[in-house]
Amino acid sequence: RRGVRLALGSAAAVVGGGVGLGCYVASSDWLSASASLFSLGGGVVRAETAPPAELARTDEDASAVSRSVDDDVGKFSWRLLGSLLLPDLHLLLAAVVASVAAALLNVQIPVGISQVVDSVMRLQGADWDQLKTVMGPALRLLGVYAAQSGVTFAYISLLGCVGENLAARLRRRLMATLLTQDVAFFDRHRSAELLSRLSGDVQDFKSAFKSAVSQGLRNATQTVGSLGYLVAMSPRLSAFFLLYIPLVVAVGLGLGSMLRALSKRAAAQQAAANAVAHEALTQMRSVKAFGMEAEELRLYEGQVEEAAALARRLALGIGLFQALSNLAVNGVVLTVLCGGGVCIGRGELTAGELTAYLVGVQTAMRSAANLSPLFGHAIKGATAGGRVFRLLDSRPCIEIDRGRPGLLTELAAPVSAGQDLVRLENVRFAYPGRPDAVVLDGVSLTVPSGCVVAVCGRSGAGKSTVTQLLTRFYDPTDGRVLLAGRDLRSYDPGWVRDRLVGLIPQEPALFCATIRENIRYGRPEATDAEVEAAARLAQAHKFIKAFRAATTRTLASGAGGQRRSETAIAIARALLKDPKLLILDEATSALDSESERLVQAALQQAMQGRTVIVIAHRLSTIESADYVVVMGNGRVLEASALAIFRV
Ligand SMILES: Nc1ncnc2c1ncn2[C@@H]1O[C@H](COP(=O)(O)OP(=O)(O)OP(=O)(O)O)[C@@H](O)[C@H]1O
Repeated sequence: RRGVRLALGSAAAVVGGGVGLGCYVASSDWLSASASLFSLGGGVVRAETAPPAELARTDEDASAVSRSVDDDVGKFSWRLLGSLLLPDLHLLLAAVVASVAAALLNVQIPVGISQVVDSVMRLQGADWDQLKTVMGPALRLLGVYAAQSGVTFAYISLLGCVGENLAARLRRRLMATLLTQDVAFFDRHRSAELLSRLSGDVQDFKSAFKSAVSQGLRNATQTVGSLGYLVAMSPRLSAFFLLYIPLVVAVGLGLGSMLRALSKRAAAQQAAANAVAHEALTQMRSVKAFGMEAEELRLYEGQVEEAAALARRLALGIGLFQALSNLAVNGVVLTVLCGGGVCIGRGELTAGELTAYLVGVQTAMRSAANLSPLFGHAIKGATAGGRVFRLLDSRPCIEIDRGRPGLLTELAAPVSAGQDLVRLENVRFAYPGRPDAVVLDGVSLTVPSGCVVAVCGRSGAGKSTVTQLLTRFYDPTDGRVLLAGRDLRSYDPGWVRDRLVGLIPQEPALFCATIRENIRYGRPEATDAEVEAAARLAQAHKFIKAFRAATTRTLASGAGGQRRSETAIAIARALLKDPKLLILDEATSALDSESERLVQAALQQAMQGRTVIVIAHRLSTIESADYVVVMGNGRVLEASALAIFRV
């Protein structure tokens, strides 16, 4: 009978494990299921997943955060996840098989333990013949342990590789998507936010994926498998034990929901304290000017004390929860021991089977407990993944699609000196991020080929905006920008930026690379001779010689020298492209007068024989222009040949 019972127990463990596994896998909606579970539970997870600044302080905030979490979870796509996992499908399948095997082997351990204990109990002495009867079951159990260790190693390492590949693939795809977005996209999304998508969110998504596959599969299989084993071994004892569980769960749920509410209040209070500190630290000059240091400290102390009081209550609650959990677990063990003792007395169980039963109870409880944080991880991972997937869905309005048929990659017609290279016709424009603020209100101007056009006007007049339309960072809301008589939209934006326009901005952006590499940026195929020629034209060749292998951090000593060098490199970089249209956006405005004199000389040389738009703020720049355009309030106030302007 004992052998039959053990075989039954072992089979029930496997079947139960299969059922647990099936339920886990079949609940493909587990993400939204867990979302609803947690929204019922009081939203502590929502607070955890929201960035600290968004911690809910009011019910309205809480529902806004919760809406955004639901939106993000909604963006999660199994199809996209599948496509990311496809190259590692074989590794993933092997990891899943190993993980399930580890769980099934684990639920067989009580069977082995019962055999070892029973054979030990039957020992009559310590001679070799007697010990040999224990060796068989012990070696079998050792085999199970060894096999379980082997598959555990396999699934953890395989899944680690799959997870890392998944994260790397997701990061690559996200970065590729970000780099193809138009400039308006970066007006809407701050760089800190995008970096957090690339790093933190991908990390959270990877961790959730790994725990859902490894911990989820394994613990679901183990929980139901162990319960199957327990019921098969002793239905009566199991009924006793299973009746006890709802009571424990009810108490746990009640206490858990109280703790979640308390945790939410403590987090909100801590956020309020942080807000007070943030305000004081960022407005430090005002705090000091009005002598409010003591008052700010009093305010902060009040908020911190309230947060600490809530945190202390939370700590007490968590302690109580932990103590009650221990009591409940020990209560189960004691119940099983007492009930099991009765069963042994009646001859329904052996001592070995009772020991194994206790191991099975602990496995079932531990596995069930391990399943519960998975829902939190799943929500966090799905929210993070949803945020990343939402970005992956972004499509730029101005798309660089090199080689797309129909787009011009040369001037539509040859333009000889003095003819219009660029013309703005009644252009109206508002930035997509602020559609109500009209920045250009019917601007018309002409840039003849081979001429230098200076654009001047007050700050905010829209001068830089004109250059942003010429580089096709944005398209006009109304009106047209014409290049060689054809709408700029009929040209390939990649060609416009690579070959047509060379932009020298006010704040040159240098990358952490050598000076050569910085000049070559935008035309990586340029030869050393071409780089040096461009550098010489921009009068930056002196720096090149001195810092042939240096990084940008060691350009020159002194702020003035550094700025001068950076501007010279930006000029060389723009010239290397040999652009048809050179745009100088207040390129010298941040320089001191000595540096400006040096750079201006370089610019004069660079501008020779080119079509140039120069946004000017100094008379010296305007003097060398052929035409001057004066802008104000998004309009062209005056446009004239310099000769007329001078009169
Ligand atoms: N990315 C943007 N999103 C929204 N508004 C913007 C953006 N860039 C500029 N603006 C606004 O557009 C208006 C015109 O800015 P623009 O930079 O073209 O002026 P500007 O004449 O070049 O001024 P400055 O000489 O100070 O650079 C300003 O009110 C500015 O605040």
